Amino acid sequence: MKKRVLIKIGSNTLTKETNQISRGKIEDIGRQIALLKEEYEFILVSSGAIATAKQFVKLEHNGQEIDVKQALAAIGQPRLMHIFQESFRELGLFTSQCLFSYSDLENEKARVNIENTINVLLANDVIPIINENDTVATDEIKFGDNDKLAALTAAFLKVDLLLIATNTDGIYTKESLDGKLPETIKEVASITELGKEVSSVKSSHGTGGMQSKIEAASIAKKAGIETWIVNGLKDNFIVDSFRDQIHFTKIKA
Ligand SMILES: Nc1ncnc2c1ncn2[C@@H]1O[C@H](COP(=O)(O)OP(=O)(O)O)[C@@H](O)[C@H]1O
Ligand SMILES: N[C@@H](CCC(=O)OP(=O)(O)O)C(=O)O
Repeated sequence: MKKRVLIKIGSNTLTKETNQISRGKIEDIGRQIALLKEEYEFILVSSGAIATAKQFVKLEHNGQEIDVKQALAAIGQPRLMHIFQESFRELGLFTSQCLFSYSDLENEKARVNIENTINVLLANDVIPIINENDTVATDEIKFGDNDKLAALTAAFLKVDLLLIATNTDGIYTKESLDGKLPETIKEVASITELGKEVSSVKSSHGTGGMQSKIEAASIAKKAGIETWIVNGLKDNFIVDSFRDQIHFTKIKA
């Protein structure tokens, strides 16, 4: 039986910290999935709808209004999916879009529908690409950069591993954070201890910072799932983390 892995990809990873969605990064992710697909079953939670829209349109706003972000997400999401679809197709991979919010997971009927849909997709080798449905929910664009959605979905779909791709080599020790040589915390068993290492800093496109990733890991841990926080900016980050060839943080189940 294949191991089920949920990968959360933030806007910073998808844009490689620029103002453009990086087709190269999407291809990098697709190439790795194609390489590993006989052994693993992948589910993606991808942000990046707002970042994609910003490439194409300028809406009247001061950059902070939630309704403008929702509109940007509505504009960017189909374009983002188009890029995934084109890049993955070339690698022989089929993609699909699943939009929901974590409050949908609290509704029994919606839960069953989400589970049924995703199970049929996976059984047919179609990769589910999940994002928050930002037209009807604003939870994640307000607070949590899809980290919570990814963790609750990971728990709900009983995945074997939650991999959160971000723009650092995992979680750094607080004392090394200001220096030139940040030091990755490699393995953690206690979430409480980890909370002390986090600063409130967030990156250019990010919304939740490292705190929301720790909260996500805590949700996963309660469900018996290990979380890895990996540098998605690096080429080959999925394969290299599986082979333990890069520094990243493992939060034990
Ligand atoms: N202890 C820490 N180790 C690493 N990064 C940290 C830490 N504390 C805060 N951060 C910040 O969290 C950021 C990652 O979160 P975020 O900006 O929301 O990215 P993403 O778009 O990947 O969700 C890092 O770029 C860093 O600035
Ligand atoms: N649903 C939104 C998520 C926005 C967001 O800030 O997420 P992230 O890039 O993970 O910090 C989008 O796709 O743009």
